[in-house]
Amino acid sequence: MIAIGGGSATLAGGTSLSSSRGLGVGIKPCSTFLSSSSSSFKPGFLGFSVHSSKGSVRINSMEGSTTVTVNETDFNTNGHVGNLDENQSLLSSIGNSTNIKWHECSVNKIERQKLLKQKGCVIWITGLSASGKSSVACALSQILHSRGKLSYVLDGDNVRHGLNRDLSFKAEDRAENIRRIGEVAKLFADAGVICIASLISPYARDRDACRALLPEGDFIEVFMDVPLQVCEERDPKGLYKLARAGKIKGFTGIDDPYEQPLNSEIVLKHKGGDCDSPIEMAGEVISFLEEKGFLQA
Ligand SMILES: Nc1ncnc2c1ncn2[C@@H]1O[C@H](COP(=O)(O)OS(=O)(=O)O)[C@@H](OP(=O)(O)O)[C@H]1O
Ligand SMILES: Nc1ncnc2c1ncn2[C@@H]1O[C@H](COP(=O)(O)OP(=O)(O)O)[C@@H](O)[C@H]1O
Repeated sequence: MIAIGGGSATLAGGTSLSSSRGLGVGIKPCSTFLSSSSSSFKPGFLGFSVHSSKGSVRINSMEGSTTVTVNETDFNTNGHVGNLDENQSLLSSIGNSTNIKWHECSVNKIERQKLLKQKGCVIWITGLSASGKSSVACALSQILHSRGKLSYVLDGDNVRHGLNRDLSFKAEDRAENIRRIGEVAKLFADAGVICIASLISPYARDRDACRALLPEGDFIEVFMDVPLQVCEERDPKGLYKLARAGKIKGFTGIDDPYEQPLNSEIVLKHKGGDCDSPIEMAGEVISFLEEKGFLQA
């Protein structure tokens, strides 16, 4: 709850938001951003919540909502609105979570990266079933480990054994599967870990939403560009055979879509005949990481 009186807003801790300092760089003081409906504001207490995303902050109150512009610099490393004094508390409403507050810790991503001598990022491997995602993910993790770099593989199949066991393969469940893995991957990257997410992730929109969770450049999409026919010939789990026989419905590539990425950072293309081994393919990803400086703090 905040107190609104005479055009000023006071947080529960008694901190005024009506000063010229406002909410942070580029954000108008409360008295200004509430002015669109200020004639209807009466002094007294008012339910109040703030929803923030890059580019805007939506202020919800019983009077309705108003939106103010936020600069990139207003967000801290976790993408939350920052620049508040220690004593100020900014409550947010995110989804169904109301009146929540982001807690900053003195040990941050930069400190963790220094400790690990690497930069946290997400390597997102997408492709059809049997295109070689897991093989490349494991090879990559092995090479990084041998070089003293900390990585962690989030494999779609594996995560569905636990966190995502409640999800099926219908479109909305795949979207939720990808969203959750994207959020977990983001936490790993924030921990300074090189997180390798390996899942079909058939829809471009879902992959792009995960990309948007991370700072520019920290989401590296790797497309396993392997023809369906090759994947089907491999068929290590016999799933394509079952799908062709109609015993599995909605199988990616057979009777469910796979939207090929158009702007992946890395494309690992099947060359036919003596194709590259997973280790060789992982080597391409390592070169990219070296070039972009991820293997040093
Ligand atoms: N209907 C259907 N379509 C595709 N794949 C299926 C399906 N049913 C089960 N499987 C098995 O589940 C693995 C894919 O899980 P993912 O979490 O990566 O899929 S998704 O990103 O949510 O689309 C996938 O593993 P990989 O072969 O490693 O890709 C399959 O073994
Ligand atoms: N580069 C490759 N060349 C030949 N076979 C491969 C290659 N990568 C993977 N395989 C084989 O293809 C099958 C599927 O690989 P996998 O990594 O499990 O794919 P996905 O995780 O995409 O389902 C496995 O039998 C694996 O040994």
